[in-house]
Amino acid sequence: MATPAALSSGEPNDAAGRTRPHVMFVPSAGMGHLLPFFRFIGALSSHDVDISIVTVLPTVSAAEAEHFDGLFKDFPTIRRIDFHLLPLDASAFPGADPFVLRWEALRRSVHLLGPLIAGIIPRVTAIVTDVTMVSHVNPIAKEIDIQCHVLFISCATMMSLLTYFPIYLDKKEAQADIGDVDIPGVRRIARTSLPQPLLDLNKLFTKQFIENGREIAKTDGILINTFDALEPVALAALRDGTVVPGLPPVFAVGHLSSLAGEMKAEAEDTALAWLRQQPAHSVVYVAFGNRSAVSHEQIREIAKGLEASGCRFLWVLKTTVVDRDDVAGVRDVLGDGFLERVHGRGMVTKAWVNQEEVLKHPAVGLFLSHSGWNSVTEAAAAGLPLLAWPRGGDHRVAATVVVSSGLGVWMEHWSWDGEDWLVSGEEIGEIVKEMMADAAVRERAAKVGDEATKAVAVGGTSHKSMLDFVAKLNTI
Ligand SMILES: O=c1ccn([C@@H]2O[C@H](COP(=O)(O)OP(=O)(O)O[C@H]3O[C@H](CO)[C@@H](O)[C@H](O)[C@H]3O)[C@@H](O)[C@H]2O)c(=O)[nH]1
Repeated sequence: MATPAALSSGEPNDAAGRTRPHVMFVPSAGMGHLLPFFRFIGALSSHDVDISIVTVLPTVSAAEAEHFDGLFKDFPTIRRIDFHLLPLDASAFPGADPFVLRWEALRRSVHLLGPLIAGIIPRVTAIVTDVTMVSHVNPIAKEIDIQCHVLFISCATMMSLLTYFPIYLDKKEAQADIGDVDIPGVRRIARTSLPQPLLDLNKLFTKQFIENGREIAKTDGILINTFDALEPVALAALRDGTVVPGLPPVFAVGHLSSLAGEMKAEAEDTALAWLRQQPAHSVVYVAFGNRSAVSHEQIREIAKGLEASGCRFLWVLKTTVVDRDDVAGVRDVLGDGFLERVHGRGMVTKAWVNQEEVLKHPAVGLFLSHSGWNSVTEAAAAGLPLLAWPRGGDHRVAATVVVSSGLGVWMEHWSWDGEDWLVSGEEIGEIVKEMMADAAVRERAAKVGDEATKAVAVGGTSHKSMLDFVAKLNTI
């Protein structure tokens, strides 16, 4: 645990003798969680605040932590501090998966976070934590009497589920199974659209989800990577107490744009150079995020569908060539001759591409996506139609937003049940072709794009939310 002396002074930190807010960020692991933190920290750094980032190692891997260092090295007011988890005797938890072990290690180590914060107080005036750690971090913040906010990396609709779920459980008969969840003022989330672990109340994930859901009400603010025009209903219901009475202020600050050099885009040049040669609105972009599993069989059906659609395509296959231990190359998975047959009109890559740039490129006409929330907000910002194919987690909840906002289409019967579900290439090809030719779909998505641009512009809803958040930070 490192506590830079420069942060321990407690002296007023501007010439007028006023104490500027000093925000400590506690992000969680995985690029899906880290990217919105990078982006929010980048956006906040243009305001008059000091920033520290506590990376909880090894919850955040050393490689991921290095990204923070690289990204923010030129920002004098941003520092990163490592917080190491206490070692855990894994043999005491036979059969526990890495998630359970990490969670247990965090639970046991979190009391060390107190002295770490105490070491840099009174400079730290607020904490912004990932939602997965809020039940640990908020009580510490309350103990030492500083603000604690949650930066939520999924959608407002998911936040309404998270905060309402404990109430849903209190209301339902003890023995009854988890059913559809009717979130007051927002929408009914079908049982099949809930994050699957929630169906088992004995799962650690579920216990944690409930604990965090309850704790959020006790925090000082909820920051969400969304904007008012994308989720007007959920945001209004969260704010006016319809979902859960007495929630703290909700700041919709999205969409959060990426920072320069955020990730090394290995295929950027090739992918963007290839896109530049394609006609406007002719390319389907296919990507399922960082870690969504798609079987080899399904990958071959997607290939058939793309081929049958007759459309051009850019397919990021890197992270979807799972089974984790399978080292088969793209060519082996796709089957003989596919790459040759689509040569010139299709590009398949395993490398990291700059997705935000790809989505904004005029050659791209459709995004076939697992509807991870970052992908949805990036498509919204680009005004690009999205064909949602949820794989798990919060994806189906995000898909409801894709539909309600007009951003795109969700083929609900393609739902993933974690087993041998297979959507035929024929069906994929048909819907892709249909959406690519549909001017109304394109127009609706473009409208969402216009709203996204307005939201973050000076005077827009997200811009105002950011200013409100900074004002809240100043109420020290
Ligand atoms: O080659 C690549 C691959 C990914 N990305 C970026 O990586 C992010 C991927 O995020 P997302 O679309 O949200 O997918 P996941 O990585 O699956 O995200 C996790 O985090 C999301 C936000 O909470 C959740 O919605 C998902 O369920 C969860 O799996 C996006 O910003 C992409 O632009 C790239 O830029 N290039």
